[in-house]
Amino acid sequence: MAQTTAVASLSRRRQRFVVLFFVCLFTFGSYFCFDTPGALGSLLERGPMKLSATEFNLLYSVYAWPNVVLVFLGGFFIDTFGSRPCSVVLSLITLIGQLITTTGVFCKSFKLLLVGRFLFGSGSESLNVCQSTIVSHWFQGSELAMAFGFSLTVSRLGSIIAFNILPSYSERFGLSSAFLLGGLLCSVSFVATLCFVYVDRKAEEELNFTMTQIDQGNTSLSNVEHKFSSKAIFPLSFWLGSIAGMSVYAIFFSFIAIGTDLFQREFDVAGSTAGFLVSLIYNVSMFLAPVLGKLLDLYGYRGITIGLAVMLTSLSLHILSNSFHSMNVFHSFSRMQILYSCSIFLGLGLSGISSALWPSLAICVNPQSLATAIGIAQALQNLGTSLTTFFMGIIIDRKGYRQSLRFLEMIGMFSCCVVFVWNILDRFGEDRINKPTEQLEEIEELRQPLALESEIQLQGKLMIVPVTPRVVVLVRQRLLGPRGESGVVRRNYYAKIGIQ
Ligand SMILES: N[C@@H](Cc1c[nH]cn1)C(=O)NCC(=O)O
Repeated sequence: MAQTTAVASLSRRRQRFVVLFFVCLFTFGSYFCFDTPGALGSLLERGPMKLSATEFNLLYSVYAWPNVVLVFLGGFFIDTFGSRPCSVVLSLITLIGQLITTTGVFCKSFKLLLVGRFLFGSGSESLNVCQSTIVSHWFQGSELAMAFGFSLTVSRLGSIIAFNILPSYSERFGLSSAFLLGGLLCSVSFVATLCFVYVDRKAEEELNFTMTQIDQGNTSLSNVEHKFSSKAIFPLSFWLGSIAGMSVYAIFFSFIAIGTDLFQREFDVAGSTAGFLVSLIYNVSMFLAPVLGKLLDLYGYRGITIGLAVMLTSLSLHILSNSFHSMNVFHSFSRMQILYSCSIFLGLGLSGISSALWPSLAICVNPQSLATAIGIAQALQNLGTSLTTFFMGIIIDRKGYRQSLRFLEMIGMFSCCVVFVWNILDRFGEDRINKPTEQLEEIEELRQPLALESEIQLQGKLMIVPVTPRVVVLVRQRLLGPRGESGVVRRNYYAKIGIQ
């Protein structure tokens, strides 16, 4: 019996990483497609489509607009119906949206292009929420930030491939083939969602069997489903984090959208080098995200990391906006040195933000309404991105690139203030965002004396090992040593058996 349980716990760990593999692929295709216009930049503006800066930026705005509402609904649906059916439906919407976008390019119809981007964005952003929710549920209490880091790495790979191969690919095979390639990668992501559904269902079936044996039927999954949608009150800390995310991501996505063109026009950089400079931001972030994630799990300092990242981002924009043709403020450096340094700084900034923000938000809220919370954060992020890209297009057409960078700098300063207030309020309030994951678990356990007692009464000397929020395995403590893995997951278990 002892051996069987040890083997079961090992296979759960393996299962977690198999799930992570497929879940990472969810957004591989959509990140490629999201960045396709940015990677093609001048080819869309000067090629057969002949888009103005306003029209070009509109491709990003229409991606983000519907999500101000839809992504919030998406989060709610995921909490209510579960991530399995939602991931499949959302992945399919993303794929169809990309195929319509491709048709728009093929027929040179800007309207169809917009309709496609709209539909693509509607699926893709909620798919992001679904991905974050699944990662949080499977990894909360153990390697959360690291798991987030891996999912970002694979997503970033999609963007990097877009920036590095699309300009030459589309010159060779045409613009519509470039968009069609995106459709192909979205199909890979769709297959990954089907594989996830299979693995997750299998895990749940195995668990049901284990739980029925141990709990003798006191573990109805429908209990948990019901509670998922019933707690949706979020603390101030969550809102501040979401506002910080909204403003700072708006800077990145707007800059990345115009980056290739900006470097070509204002810094006289060749097309392929310009694409490489922009993708450097993603490259840095791709390699750093899992490492930073591991460090954040171990040492905490998430809020401080976000603060430093926002400052670095604002500084890079300031340097860039003061390094245009005529400017000689940083004359001791060559133009290329400045551009490479700024791209690397922006990459470091993006790494800090994406690795620390999502786990911080997950820590701030009740796991039972996690998808709704991530949905709200993503909705705000889309609001920020849609407004910023829209105004950037207008500013570029009327006043030029330098003013548009100054506009982003102002948003950077606003973000610094929000992150500062967030850190201060958290420090004197719940004091969670800068704590290592292990200490968070201890705090959780201290807050649950009643539940702990109930556990002892119910289970004798049992501990709980996380698998998914709805999938919790009970393992005899003596097999795994004296430390429980997670207070948060413990709480999920109590929710499951009806103890609050
Ligand atoms: N909502 C996404 C935005 C996105 C970027 N590329 C494709 N979608 C998001 O929040 N991403 C998080 C990140 O750090 O990129």
